[in-house]
Amino acid sequence: MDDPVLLTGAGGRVGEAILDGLAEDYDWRLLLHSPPDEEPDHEYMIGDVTDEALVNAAVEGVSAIIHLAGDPRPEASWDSVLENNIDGTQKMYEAAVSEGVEKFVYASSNHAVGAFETETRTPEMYRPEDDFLLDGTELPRPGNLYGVSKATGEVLGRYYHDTYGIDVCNVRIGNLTKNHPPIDYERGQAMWLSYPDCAHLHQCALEAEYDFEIVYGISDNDRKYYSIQHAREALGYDPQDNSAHFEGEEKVVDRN
Ligand SMILES: NC(=O)C1=CN([C@@H]2O[C@H](COP(=O)(O)OP(=O)(O)OC[C@H]3O[C@@H](n4cnc5c(N)ncnc54)[C@H](O)[C@@H]3O)[C@@H](O)[C@H]2O)C=CC1
Ligand SMILES: O=C1O[C@H](COP(=O)(O)O)[C@@H](O)[C@H](O)[C@H]1O
Repeated sequence: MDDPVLLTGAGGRVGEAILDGLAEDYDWRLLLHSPPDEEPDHEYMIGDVTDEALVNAAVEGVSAIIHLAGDPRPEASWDSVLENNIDGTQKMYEAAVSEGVEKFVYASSNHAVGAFETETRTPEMYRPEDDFLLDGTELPRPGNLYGVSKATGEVLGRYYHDTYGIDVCNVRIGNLTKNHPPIDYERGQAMWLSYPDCAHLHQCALEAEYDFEIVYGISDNDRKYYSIQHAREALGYDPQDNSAHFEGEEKVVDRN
């Protein structure tokens, strides 16, 4: 990819994971919400994704966008997700198609399907021996308004793909935690996404050829209720981490 790749929400945790792994692989343009403490190693702009003029300038000349910016809190208010997540994502898509950007990778979430975790299914579905598996073909089933906003972002992608042809990959990210899986949290261990696997998955989403996809973004955990088969087939995702290989913070099993 010769032209710059725009990374919105670049100052956050997912942005950190992507830049940790892929800093040298792309000509990055970062969109930050507020001035950084340290000067970034990449070109950057500062502003809000709901600011049309800023967003139009940010997409100029880019070949792809990884759109992370938004309110990531499951307990976020409707006002916040309406503005930051829904309006912000629509403005990004509008700018992207006006500029002729080829690819849009969208940070969706496990919370878009959180209500599948019913009382009768949990906690068994978080365990390796349980065979309940979502594969990305199911309809969204959010368990909170944040999840509603993430599902809406996926639908915006469907509309902009069908109407304007932009390639869209929605990544339903699980629980991104640095260095080791969440501790004493079965659900988090089932949907753990390690930093290296997060970077690799986003590289796959930038490089693969597709039209419109919904994939789950988790590591290759023994515990899982999200299938990563489609991410493997559609994107070539080949995760290297597994929450079962850790005891607390310590890695006790080497994959190879
Ligand atoms: N961290 C995780 O485990 C997961 C994250 N996600 C999604 O990934 C994306 C990134 O999440 P994190 O990095 O964890 O969150 P974060 O809060 O660490 O980073 C988000 C960044 O977006 C910026 N931002 C928020 N509203 C903005 C706006 N209106 N305009 C410009 N920038 C804005 C924030 O200032 C922050 O730097 C979010 O969209 C979130 O919904 C989805 C599933 C799991
Ligand atoms: O979408 C998100 O999901 C992760 C994992 O959810 P949680 O309910 O297990 O915390 C969350 O940590 C992250 O903030 C959120 O954006």
